[in-house]
Amino acid sequence: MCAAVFSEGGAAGCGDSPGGRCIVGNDIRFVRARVCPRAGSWLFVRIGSRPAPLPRHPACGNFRIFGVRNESQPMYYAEYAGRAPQFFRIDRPFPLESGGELPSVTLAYHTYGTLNETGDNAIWVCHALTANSDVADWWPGTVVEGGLLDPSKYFIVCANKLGSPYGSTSPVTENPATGRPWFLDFPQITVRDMVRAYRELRTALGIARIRMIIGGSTGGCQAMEWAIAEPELFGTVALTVTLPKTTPWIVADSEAQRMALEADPTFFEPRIDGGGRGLAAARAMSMLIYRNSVAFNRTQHDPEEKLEGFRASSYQRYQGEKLRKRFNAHCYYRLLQALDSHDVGRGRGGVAAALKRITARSIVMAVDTDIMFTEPEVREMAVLLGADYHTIHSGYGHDGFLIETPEITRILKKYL
Ligand SMILES: CC(=O)SCCNC(=O)CCNC(=O)[C@H](O)C(C)(C)COP(=O)(O)OP(=O)(O)OC[C@H]1O[C@@H](n2cnc3c(N)ncnc32)[C@H](O)[C@@H]1OP(=O)(O)O
Ligand SMILES: N[C@@H](CCO)C(=O)O
Repeated sequence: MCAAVFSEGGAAGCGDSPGGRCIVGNDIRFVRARVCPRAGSWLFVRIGSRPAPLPRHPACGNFRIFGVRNESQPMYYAEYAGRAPQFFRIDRPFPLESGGELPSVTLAYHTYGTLNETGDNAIWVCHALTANSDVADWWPGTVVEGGLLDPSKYFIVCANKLGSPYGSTSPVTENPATGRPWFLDFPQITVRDMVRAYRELRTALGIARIRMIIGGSTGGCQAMEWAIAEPELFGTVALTVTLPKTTPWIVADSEAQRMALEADPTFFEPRIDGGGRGLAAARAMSMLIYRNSVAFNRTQHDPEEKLEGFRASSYQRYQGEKLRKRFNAHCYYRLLQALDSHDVGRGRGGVAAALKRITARSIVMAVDTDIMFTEPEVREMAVLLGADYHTIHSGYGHDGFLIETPEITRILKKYL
């Protein structure tokens, strides 16, 4: 019987018993899966005691598993997804900027459309803090014919970042030295580490030139790092609500969230749901910086007089639970650290010198109500880059970069 094991996004077949095969780390193992009647598309999965392999179920590929438990614990969840990711493996030690190394690296990634013969019609999307590689899933309306990410014209790629629980190597994937998930033993990673892994995937996919790289928030940190590391690779760099160096304000927010994670005693336990309550609290805290007072006051107003049971309270708890159910506290911790250490100028003579290395045309967008990466700060970066600058008007604050899709599409399509 397996202990808690994490699937690197493998395919579990079968809506129900008798189950199917699942890729767990690099192994194919037998799993039983069933749809939870209370959770709609959520699948609850457990490692079975029956021997693998079983014939592949025709439904394989439709289910992406990102957590399983042994039978002595409540079963963990897996996520239904429209399309399973593909996997790219770097099968040798992968040195990290922090000084450690990973024995190997797997990247989960999605592609849409077809790479042309000259290998130069690619658009690469770098996702933000808690999203995944399935752009069509988290950025609805973009991956459509005639849309921003038109698969009939472009080869669109998005890779799940290192450290994230959506299939790439992370605290919830297997540490080959122990045969168990890394959890808190997972080494510290940086945005540069993420980008170095992407570079290898890009080469493996045969992409000669990236027509446009798009990144918002922490996705923008990755896009910027990559454009500095390989300036000749990109035609256009599109950066939304992001900065070349994480500000003390954002580090302070991350630290408060890490304190919430650490305040949950289960965070220090090597279990896939360790720190779940802390994660929910951290997300509620982060919602304050992802939105702003105007957004909360507009959407969570209580018209009636009351002493308790406020809408804003249930909203915060709901958002916390929503992330707890789909993410992992140990991954979240490491990803916050990666955001904090983001500084394109590190070892390059400072931010201005580093940004000067970008030769691609750059487009910078700020959201006017963003209190995380504020408009004046983003505008200052645009000046350093000599970028075309646009302000997105949105009542949603920082999260506006995920919500104001028609406006962002209108702006970026002009550059494609
Ligand atoms: C499987 C996956 O989820 S993949 C990853 C998806 N997420 C990502 O990619 C990360 C990036 N995306 C995000 O951060 C967000 O989805 C955003 C910013 C795009 C949109 O945020 P949302 O939370 O959907 O928007 P909003 O703030 O309006 O909240 C709406 C939700 O809160 C609920 N809600 C609103 N007010 C309240 C309240 N007072 N009490 C309780 N719940 C409330 C709504 O019912 C709705 O629930 P739902 O998400 O189950 O439909
Ligand atoms: N809502 C975004 C915020 C980070 O940019 C996310 O969860 O990824």
